[in-house]
Amino acid sequence: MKKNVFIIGLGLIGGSIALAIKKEHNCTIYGFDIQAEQLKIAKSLKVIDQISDSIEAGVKEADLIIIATPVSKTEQIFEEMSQYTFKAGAIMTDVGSTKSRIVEKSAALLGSNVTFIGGHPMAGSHKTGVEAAKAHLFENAFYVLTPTETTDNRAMIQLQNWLKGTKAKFVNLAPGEHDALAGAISHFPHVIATSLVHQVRKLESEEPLLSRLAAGGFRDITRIASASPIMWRDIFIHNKAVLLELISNWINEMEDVKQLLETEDKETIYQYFYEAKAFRDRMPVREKGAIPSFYDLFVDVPDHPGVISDVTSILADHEISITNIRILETREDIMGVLRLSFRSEEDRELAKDCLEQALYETSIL
Ligand SMILES: NC(=O)C1=CN([C@@H]2O[C@H](COP(=O)(O)OP(=O)(O)OC[C@H]3O[C@@H](n4cnc5c(N)ncnc54)[C@H](O)[C@@H]3O)[C@@H](O)[C@H]2O)C=CC1
Ligand SMILES: O=C(O)C(=O)Cc1ccc(O)cc1
Repeated sequence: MKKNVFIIGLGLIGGSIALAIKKEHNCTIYGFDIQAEQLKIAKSLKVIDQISDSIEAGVKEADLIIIATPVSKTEQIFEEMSQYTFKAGAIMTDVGSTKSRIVEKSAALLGSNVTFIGGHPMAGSHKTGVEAAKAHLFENAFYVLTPTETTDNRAMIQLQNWLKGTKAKFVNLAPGEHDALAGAISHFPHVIATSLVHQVRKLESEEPLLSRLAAGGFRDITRIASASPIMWRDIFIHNKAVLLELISNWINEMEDVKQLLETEDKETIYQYFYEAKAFRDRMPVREKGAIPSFYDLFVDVPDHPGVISDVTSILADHEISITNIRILETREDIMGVLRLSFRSEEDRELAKDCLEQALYETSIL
């Protein structure tokens, strides 16, 4: 019999999971969102098959329930659900960026005949809403699951089978372990990106040119600060203990950097930058982390009219799609660099081959 999936919260992540499930399973996907508009768009884009009028109505016949709302809302939804009846054998998961409080609050479901397994697909974007949803968003990314000692192994297998269309790599972690890791590599960098934006915002009142000059590196390092403030407010509060410790460590680190600068000790300063570069250069680039590594290809191009359309038409001739294109430097009489981003490693390799055949010099950093 055709199975039913119920997704609560049809934004970027709920929508992307729905599309990934559709690719692999012949099921009916129901959706619920507090924003009626998001639901209408989700239905018209065929991300979901049916709209549910309420959470209570949606969970009744669902074999799989996915909560894809901001994390504070997920906690409230558990409370609400403790009154509802579920289909026997139903599995429930969430996609929240934090896990300890969510897994703790899922205890509200004890006594209902539903198995909850916490989840976090560790990839995404600064975009929000179902319009930005993509079936391949989690391809090659880590997908953390947080089973407890009492989690039925069969439910774990079933859940991974439901989610196989994400093409993500599943990893099991304890909720606290997840929050410590995600805090360091995702949540804290988000706080830093946001604080850098605030620093420039404050300086801009005296230097109106500042934000126009803050292109390139500043824009790259602060891209994530354009993400949903609702979602990040919730993550910030949920991972309070981990973030407080990381902030203290960072303050100490900045004190050390300040000292380093005051001494003007060239060798130690060199080592500071060198060791960071060496560590970062060794980090895996082929895997999608919480901060995505795009499949970028750098192409040296002479700075003359028509060169961009030449590169893009070579790719079009070979039916290779690019997800982004950016000119990194162009000054008169020097070579410029085009940064092309692709959806997959395979597309990037194909692009590299055909551009090199057309005598362009390319590199992958
Ligand atoms: N954006 C990202 O890159 C990633 C986000 N996550 C997590 O995924 C979850 C969803 O985030 P996004 O999809 O990015 O946000 P989004 O803003 O695109 O979508 C969230 C949706 O939840 C709906 N919603 C809010 N409260 C609701 C409620 N009580 N009942 C039903 N629907 C409700 C909103 O109307 C919205 O459509 C968050 O918990 C976030 O921490 C996880 C991985 C990556
Ligand atoms: O946009 C980016 O680079 C992100 O880092 C997206 C993201 C946001 C929250 C997560 O829990 C996981 C990934």
